[in-house]
Amino acid sequence: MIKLSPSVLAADFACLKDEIEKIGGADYVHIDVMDGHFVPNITFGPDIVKCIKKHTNLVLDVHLMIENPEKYVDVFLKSGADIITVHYECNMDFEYIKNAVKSAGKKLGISIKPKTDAEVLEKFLPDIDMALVMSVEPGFGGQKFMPESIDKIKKIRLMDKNIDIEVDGGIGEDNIKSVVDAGANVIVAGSSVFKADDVRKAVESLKKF
Ligand SMILES: O=C(CO)[C@@H](O)[C@H](O)COP(=O)(O)O
Repeated sequence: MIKLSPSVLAADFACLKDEIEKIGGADYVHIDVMDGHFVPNITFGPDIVKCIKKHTNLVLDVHLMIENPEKYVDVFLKSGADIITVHYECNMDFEYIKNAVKSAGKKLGISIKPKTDAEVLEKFLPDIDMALVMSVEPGFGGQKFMPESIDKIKKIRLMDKNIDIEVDGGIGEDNIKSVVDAGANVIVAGSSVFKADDVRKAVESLKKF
């Protein structure tokens, strides 16, 4: 069974509570935190995560696309993050982050950008719950899926049979099967959910894969 994690980056921020309610049939809420340094865009801070937490029982899947995530991991955990994912490519104190997330009883992920090899994850596998494969350059929603991500997912699945593998960027009805067949089990979908005419139906049909 896959877990569907709609990305609120594609939602209407002026009606976030209603948008979150519409994705009640999903499993996670994917929250892209961007700092304008690690990626060229700025999005949500911990206060918004706290507000989202008040309005949903879905798992909060917080993707930190920021430099030095050790400075912010505690505040995002306090705000209600259930999964914290940091980027392999950023400057970070991984030991600090690992201890903070584990002692809060939450899940830890590491993400790799499209140009980063899957092999870099190998040494982290014993310490993480999830590997996140970016299938677009991080920063903006609505980009085209990069098919080379499929091989990367397959490589990670060969390295670890049990780890959660999340894939993020350009996923919709036309390509979800290819990433699931490759071994991904957590699917991020932004535009294909929130820009659909019927958001509830879009969640329902992506969940069927
Ligand atoms: O992190 C990102 C983009 O940086 C993603 O989470 C996107 O928000 C996914 O959106 P779509 O590509 O599905 O529109």
